[in-house]
Amino acid sequence: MSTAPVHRPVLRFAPSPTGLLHVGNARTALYNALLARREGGTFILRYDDTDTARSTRAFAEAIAQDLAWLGITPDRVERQSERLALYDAAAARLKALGRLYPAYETEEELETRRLSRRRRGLPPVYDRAALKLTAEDRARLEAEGRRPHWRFRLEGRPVAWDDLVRGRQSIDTAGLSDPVLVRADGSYLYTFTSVVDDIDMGVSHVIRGEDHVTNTAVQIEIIEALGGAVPVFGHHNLLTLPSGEGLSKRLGHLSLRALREEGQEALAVAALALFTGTSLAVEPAADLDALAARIDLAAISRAPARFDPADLAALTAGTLHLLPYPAVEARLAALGIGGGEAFWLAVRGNLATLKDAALWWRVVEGPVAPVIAPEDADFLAQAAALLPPLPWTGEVYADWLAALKPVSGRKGRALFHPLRAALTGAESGPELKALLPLIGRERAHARLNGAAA
Ligand SMILES: Nc1ncnc2c1ncn2[C@@H]1O[C@H](COP(=O)(O)OP(=O)(O)OP(=O)(O)O)[C@@H](O)[C@H]1O
Repeated sequence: MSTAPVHRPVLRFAPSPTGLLHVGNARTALYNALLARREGGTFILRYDDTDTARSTRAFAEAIAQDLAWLGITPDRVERQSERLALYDAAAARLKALGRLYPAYETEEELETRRLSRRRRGLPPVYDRAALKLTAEDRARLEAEGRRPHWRFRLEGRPVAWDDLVRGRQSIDTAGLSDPVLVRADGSYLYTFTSVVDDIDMGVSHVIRGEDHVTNTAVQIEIIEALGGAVPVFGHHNLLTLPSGEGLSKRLGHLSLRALREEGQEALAVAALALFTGTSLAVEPAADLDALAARIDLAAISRAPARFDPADLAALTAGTLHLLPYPAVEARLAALGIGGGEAFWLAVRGNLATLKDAALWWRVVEGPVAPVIAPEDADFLAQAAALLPPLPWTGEVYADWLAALKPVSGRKGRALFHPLRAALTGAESGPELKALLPLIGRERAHARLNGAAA
């Protein structure tokens, strides 16, 4: 990270548990988790679950599972719903400083005022009428049964920061409404809780979507009012559907869950989520460290980027072709596929999804119905007779061909294709050199002689 030296950066991902994570959320999670990993820092998963009406435990669990699928294991997990005392204390501090003030307008009153300001050519920002209320005014309103919500009094000044993605940013908070930090029912808004937590948890870098840029100016003012250290910010572009439409957790767009169920590889989804909309090539990688090594926040473009699931198929295949056996061992076992490393190395280059390995495992294990053209039957019987004797060690396939070529007089396709069709029952597939030892002498012998085995 191109910032002032921070020895052990602290980063976080703060989703609301209100739906399944989509690839845009994954982009944010991955940038934070992988930068923490690369820089020897800490990665916090913090559920933004103060909105109790929409947040659920089940979605929180699904988020943890989907992150785990991507290979992300947080160093620390926190729930904002369990940290209310901290927010109460911070709100009390802001009130004591005169930076948090009660306001009593209803949503309808605010809307009427916004409309009237617009008609007069004024920006539709909050007019701070509540700041002029006297103690008697407030007592009268409360006697009417009104409960205040609480607004943060912005200083109304240019707030600038060096954004890791967007460069120098400056937003004049004079053009913004004083944000509501506490609702009338006493619940807190994300703008506030995330700042209080970032200070408390020592978050050093906040990487998030550019939907938060304006928020950042407001949040810097709040952090400064609370006497906290302002973290380094980076706002990446947002991912959209191929149509250009924005993604929503609540609407279930491009969820990690659905991509996983389709058989896409997590590392392929991660590569696409990280590098779509950057000047870097979207390439498959064999592990998260390889992806982390390539991250460059300055290479992220400013415009929203379309995430095209059609690109995933090639990336998933490309990823499988790179994966070493230990990375898939448990998944192959769960699919009932044996054959060990030799099998994996033989077939990985022919897979579109991992499940396809089962097809090749069936070819190895049998029974396979050999495909034999009548004109090849004698040649194949000859090939069966020339199969090297057991034990099969060393270059079985090369030895076999060396014996078969001169006696059959065949070469090229006329030699290889009938062998493949008889041994595998298929027109194409992994190299016979690698498959033959896995098929074994007994099955190979039977298949070359036309028997299903
Ligand atoms: N389309 C997107 N592309 C990239 N990042 C995104 C996208 N949408 C949200 N994010 C980022 O994901 C993180 C978590 O955000 P949040 O939980 O609010 O998700 P959301 O998808 O915006 O939510 P919802 O659809 O529930 O309003 C934020 O840092 C946000 O910037």
